[in-house]
This record gives sequence, structure tokens and C-alpha cells, in this order.
Amino acid sequence: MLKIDGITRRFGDVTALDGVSLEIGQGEFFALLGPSGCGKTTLLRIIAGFETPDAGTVTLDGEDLLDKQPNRRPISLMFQSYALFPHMTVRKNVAYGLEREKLPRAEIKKRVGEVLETVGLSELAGRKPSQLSGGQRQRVALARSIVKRPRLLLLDEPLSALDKKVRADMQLELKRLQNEVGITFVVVTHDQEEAMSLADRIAVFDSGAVRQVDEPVALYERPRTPFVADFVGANNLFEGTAGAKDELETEDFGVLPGSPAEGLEQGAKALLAVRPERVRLIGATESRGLKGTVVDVSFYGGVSHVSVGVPGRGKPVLAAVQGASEVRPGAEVRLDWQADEAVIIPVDQ
Ligand SMILES: Nc1ncnc2c1ncn2[C@@H]1O[C@H](COP(=O)(O)OP(=O)(O)OP(=O)(O)O)[C@@H](O)[C@H]1O
Repeated sequence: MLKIDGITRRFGDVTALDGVSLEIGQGEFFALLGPSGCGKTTLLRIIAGFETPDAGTVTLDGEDLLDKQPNRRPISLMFQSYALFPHMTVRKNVAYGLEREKLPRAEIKKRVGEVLETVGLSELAGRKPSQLSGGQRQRVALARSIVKRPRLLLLDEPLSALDKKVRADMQLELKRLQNEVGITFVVVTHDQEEAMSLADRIAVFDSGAVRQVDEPVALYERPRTPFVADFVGANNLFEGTAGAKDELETEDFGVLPGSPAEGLEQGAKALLAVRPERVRLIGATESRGLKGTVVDVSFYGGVSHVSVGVPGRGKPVLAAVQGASEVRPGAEVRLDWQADEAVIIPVDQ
């Protein structure tokens, strides 16, 4: 539906986007994820029409978007700050865009009523923004974005102004809403948990380029580049070279089990990534596993994080254990995982 092809944008000597191509499907909830400054907002602004690329094309259902003014594009953009009109009621705020389009009064009334119902604000329609909570303001902004029935809704860090609890509620709400209205959503976020919980697919950005596009589980389980392995969720990383089947050969830790990424050739420089929840602590006298000493145990309620110092490795290896862990700092342990619980990724040279 939305096709982004070879988009490049430079600001002086900064290349904010470097030949980005993406295809986003009808009705999809798509996330652009990456650290600050990686170019995701610039891409959103290009799609919306507030920024012009130096090269590349953007089409929506085959129609060129780039030669259209922002207000001629069938797109809504919801900003970080909701930019509600403080002197207008919720109802007025939502109706504003339709009034500007000079739609018949009855039509406006009907559509505003429906949208307020959808976002659960019917009861608060007569209030001003200052009389609302952060989460409620967020809903007004959403209502305002969808009442115009855009084909595409772009959301720039939509939940970043909310505190943790409200944010979790709003994540569910956003997902439900997107399902209900069936509009394609493209959300920009630097929060990987948020991207994973919301999106059908995620594009991971780094320095103006897309490093991987995948469904959340695939992104988490099968990162294809070192950047993605490091950025998405916690990972323990080991450097080495791809060995014979299902192993990484390292200088300091011998041979470690892992499944090679597609196309990885034996002898290539590679990185093994294993999630903390895949690392098991076994007895120090076992013959398998990586030897280490527990340096810290932190209890987080549902899980405990056990940090294990391994000789020859600067950073401790992190193991996530269900519930309260019985091991104590100073304990000698071994760290174990199966080949299918770790991935071996090629390192660009
Ligand atoms: N108008 C501009 N003039 C100069 N440089 C810009 C401009 N807009 C963006 N940049 C630069 O382009 C790069 C990408 O910026 P962009 O805002 O797209 O990143 P981002 O990934 O959205 O980051 P954040 O999450 O911090 O908003 C950054 O290095 C930024 O400083």
C-alpha cells in the first residue's frame, strides 16, 4: 500500500536517510524503531509532506505522494505534543478539522459522536483539555487524527509523554483502536518494548539505514545484524569466527553453541547472541558450559537477574531466572545453553 523507495535526505553533511526502502501493507500496524538521531522522524515527515527528500519516491496505492501538498495527502500525523486547542472543548477539538473542510453540520456531528465513542470519550466531550488527564488528552488527539478518515495515520512517539502505567493501558488501547478502524498505522518510537507490543512488523533503523524488517518475534529470536541483536532487548554477545555446524569458535571461551544465520560461511567473523532468559546456571562441576563466578543477583518480582563474571570477558554474562534465585554472589557456576537458543550473526568487515 505504502511504498518507500530509495529515500535519501541530507542536512549539510549529515545523511539523515541513506537510500531507505520499505513496503507497508494495507491495515498494517508498522513501527519505525531506532535510537535517537537515526532518521525515523525525518522519514515520517517526508511521508507526511513536511520534508522533501533529495532522492527516492513514496507512493500510496500506486499514487505518487511527493508532488502533493501535505493537506492533499490522505494522511494524518499525530505529534509527540498533542497540540490540542486549550480554549475548545473535546468535541470542538475533534470537530475542528471537519469544520475546516466545510462538511455538512449533521455529518460532522455524526462522525464526531462516533469517534468519541470509539476512543471512550463521549462522557467527557464537554470538557477542555486542561480538565483531562494525560491519557485522556492522548485519546482526544487520536480522535482528532482518525475523524478525518485518513488512509494512513502517522504517529510520532505517541506515548512518550505518558507515565508508565497509563502508557501500558494506552498501548492496548491503540492496538484495539487500530484493529477497529482498520487504518494503516505507522508509529515512530525509540522504545523497543513498545514497538514489539504494538506492531505487526518493525523496521529497525540505524544511522539513516534500515537494518532489519520483521515481525516482533522474528526480530527478537532471529536478529540478522549485530546492531539489531544489541538494540532489540538484552543480549549476551560473544565475538569469534563461525565454526563447523552450530558453533562459534572464540579465543577466550572455546567453542560456544549457536545456530548460524542464513548464509553465514564457516571461518567468517561472527557474533553469537544469547538472550538472558536462555542462559541456564548449572553446577560448577559439570563438564559442559562456560565457567564463571556470580557477581550480582537482582530480584525483579517475576524474574531475577544473575550477573556472572567470566574470565576473559569485560562485561558479566546476564542470566534471567524465573522467580527468586537461590544463588549468591561469589558462587562458582557454569552457564549453559543449547545451539538452538543462540544465534550466530555475520559481522560486516
Ligand atoms: N532540519 C534539520 N536540519 C539539520 N539536521 C537535521 C534536521 N532534521 C534532522 N536533522 C538531523 O538528521 C538526523 C536524523 O534526525 P531525525 O529527527 O530523523 O532522527 P530521529 O531518529 O527521529 O531521532 P529522535 O528520536 O531523537 O527524534 C539527526 O542527525 C538530526 O540531527
